[in-house]
Amino acid sequence: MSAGGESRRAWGWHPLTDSWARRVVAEADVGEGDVVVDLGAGAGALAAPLLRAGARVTAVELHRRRAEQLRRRFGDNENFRLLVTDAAAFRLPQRPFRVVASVPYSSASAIVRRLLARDSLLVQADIVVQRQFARRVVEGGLNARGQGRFRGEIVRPLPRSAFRPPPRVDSVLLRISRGRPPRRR
Ligand SMILES: C[S@@+](CC[C@H](N)C(=O)[O-])C[C@H]1O[C@@H](n2cnc3c(N)ncnc32)[C@H](O)[C@@H]1O
Repeated sequence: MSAGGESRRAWGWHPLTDSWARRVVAEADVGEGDVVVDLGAGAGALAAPLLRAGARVTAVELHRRRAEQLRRRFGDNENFRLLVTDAAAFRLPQRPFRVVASVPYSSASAIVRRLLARDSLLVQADIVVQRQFARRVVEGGLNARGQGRFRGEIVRPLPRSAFRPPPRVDSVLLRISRGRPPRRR
């Protein structure tokens, strides 16, 4: 992927509206000091309310111009960190972490695979994904990927108007949570 004049479609540019981003963060119930990764952070729709909630946020964004926007917007906040890299191949945090993200739909499967890796210390992921994908995850895909350590549930549907511009597919908030707390390495 080139990071210059790339098409909107290839990069999945459907940012959440601010009010829906706030709603997703409220639903995820993030606490002060939680380590939260925002995968495909865009212009920071979710990062902003996450920081307001007191989370320590790592934003992962591959698109150079959006990454630069994030750096300008949040670079002064000591709780903010930016990784300009592929969300499906980022280095997992070495401590228990959460994910709150509206991910690029084309990479959702690879991202979930990454989050459920054997060495992952993921505690809970609240991710906005395509409804069809979420169904597959909840109806069995997770057992194979998460080897029984994680369970999935669809928390709520999101209307297409939750995004600007609205996507052509239906979206939901998918929650993947761990049965027992992860053992630290
Ligand atoms: C659906 S938008 C969501 C943006 C933001 N989270 C929001 O809700 O407003 C997906 C974002 O993922 C970014 N993206 C696409 N492919 C990526 C990848 N492989 N790794 C990291 N970011 C990626 C896009 O540039 C875009 O900013």
